[in-house]
Amino acid sequence: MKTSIATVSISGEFQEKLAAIAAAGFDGVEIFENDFLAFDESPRDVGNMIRDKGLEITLFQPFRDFEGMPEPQRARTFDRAERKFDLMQELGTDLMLVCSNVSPVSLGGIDRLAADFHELGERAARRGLRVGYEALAWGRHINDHRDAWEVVRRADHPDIGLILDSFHTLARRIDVDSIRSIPADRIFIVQLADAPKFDMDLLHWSRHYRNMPGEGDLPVTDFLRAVAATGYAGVLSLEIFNDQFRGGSPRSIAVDGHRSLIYLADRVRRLEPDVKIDLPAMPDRIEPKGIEFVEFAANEAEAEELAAMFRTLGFAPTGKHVSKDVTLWQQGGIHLVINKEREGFAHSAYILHGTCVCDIGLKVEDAAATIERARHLLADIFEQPVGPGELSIPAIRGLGGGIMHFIDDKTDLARVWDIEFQPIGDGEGRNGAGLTRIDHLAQTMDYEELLTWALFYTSIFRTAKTPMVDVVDPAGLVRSQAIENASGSFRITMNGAENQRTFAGHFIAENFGSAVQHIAFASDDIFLTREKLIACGFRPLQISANYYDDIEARFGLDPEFADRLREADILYDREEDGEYFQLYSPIYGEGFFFEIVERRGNYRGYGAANAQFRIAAQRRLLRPKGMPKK
Ligand SMILES: O=C(O)c1ccc(O)c(O)c1
Ligand SMILES: [Mg+2]
Repeated sequence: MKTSIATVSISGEFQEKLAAIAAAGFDGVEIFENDFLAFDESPRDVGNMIRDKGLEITLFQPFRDFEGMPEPQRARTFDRAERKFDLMQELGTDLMLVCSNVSPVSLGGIDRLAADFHELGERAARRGLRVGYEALAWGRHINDHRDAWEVVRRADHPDIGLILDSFHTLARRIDVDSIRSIPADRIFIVQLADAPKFDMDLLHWSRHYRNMPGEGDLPVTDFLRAVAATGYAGVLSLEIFNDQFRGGSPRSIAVDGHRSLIYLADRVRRLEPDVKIDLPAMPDRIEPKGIEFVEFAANEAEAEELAAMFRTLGFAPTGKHVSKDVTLWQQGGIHLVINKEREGFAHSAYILHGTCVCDIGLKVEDAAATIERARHLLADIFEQPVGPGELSIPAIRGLGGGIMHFIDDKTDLARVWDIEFQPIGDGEGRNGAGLTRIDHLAQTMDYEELLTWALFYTSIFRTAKTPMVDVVDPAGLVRSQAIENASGSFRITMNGAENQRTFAGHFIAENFGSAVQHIAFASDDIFLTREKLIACGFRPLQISANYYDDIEARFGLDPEFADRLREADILYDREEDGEYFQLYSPIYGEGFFFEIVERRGNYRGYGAANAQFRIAAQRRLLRPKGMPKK
């Protein structure tokens, strides 16, 4: 599989873009003309520079407003094309993209358009060049790949072919099966892009909101299935116009792009087994069974505070690491770990961020397969020396440079707690307050990182993302999206902060990076759990009394039940077939906290409607310590 990306897709100076594209492992690059024009080197030097980076120029684009012009414009467009052919020969690329004409003076008529392309084909042939025709979704006469194909067919020239772009086809909801009957050798290149579902003007949507396949809501997989069914085995090229990417990190966006193509091609080959896609074999997406452990890095004093907090949550210390200054805390099926080592990864994380979650352990079917899949999807594999008595547990880098370890039941990894830890305490209080498991982890990040991490989770693991919801913080919006498996045994919520004055943004700023901001534990009886927690010294986050008047009215709650919630500081939500209860801890440090939830019936959400009121209560706690009021 040959991969490519258009230079418009990422930020940076021309050379930075090329370096990022090469580093991310693409085979080629589409030169978007303006990126070249703004760069002050000769086309020959630019071509050599690109090849020196190991990249080929897969396409030169776009050539606009060519076909169907009346005279005298028609003669001018051919002259213009000859000039661009000169440039292409200097650059060293043989393929030009002509996008469908949007000019108000252009004349329609499929045979007129075909005749213009035939003549352009003759001119291109003289130079050993080729031209591909792409229907822009907003083209004046041609805005559908089926019509563009008819023009190409009638042009009847070996050097005139079709260019397909998933955005233009899918944005207009054109039936992708119409692609299946196009001969593969007439498709000169395939451009891929996704986009979030918005109801907006096509041109605006395309120029500002495209994103990587798998990052949006369009059925790009169906599109590529249809393309693959033709036998097309040429270049798959990303062409992503996105305002956020234009200001993002070139490296990270380029890696996201390459990851998205690998993920997409892997899915297509599983869905269309007859199709041959030249991509190394890899395990299918990995089913995450649940969150096995969460590890905190802390120094001596802060570890004490953390331990005190764990006790108020009903946890008991149950194990001491055989060779490291690491303690295991348990309750129900939950494992929390405090790492006070003065060297190694946890210590570096502590130096950088202060007390933080430095490591997440996921339970999977097969840890080795998980690493293999992650490696193919360009994740950074994490390795550090294995200490005496320790297992070598497979791991990768996750959000904010944190570590994600994988445990399975297939190997000795299943016994990690017995092998690496000596029991301490008498196990008394292990079921302290009735917390059973980790319901979800909430990771806070910059808004710009949301797409990156959603793609990371959904491409490696068999998970899906929920629609993004807005959470209102007094200082700005925070976007929230969950990643979860079908059974609900694995759930991560991602909160993207638009600025540093929000509660979430403050957490990122003060901890120097994106990380887990809260852990939600499940209880089967939140009222009973609360009583037990209070006995352990837990002090719930106090929720505004006004909130309870509203939910009583909104859900038609029995006033006594509403009073019970109010007295308990328990938040409430309801969906068609389920209910949700939430109790919050005070905040720790710069905004870390714990949550206790109870799901009744088939409640699938996260209480998004309550988030605003929880945040307001938390800000009241942070403010005395200097959080800005606005
Ligand atoms: O927005 C545009 O003009 C434009 C140009 C070239 C393309 O390949 C495309 O898909 C869109
Ligand atoms: Mg395009």
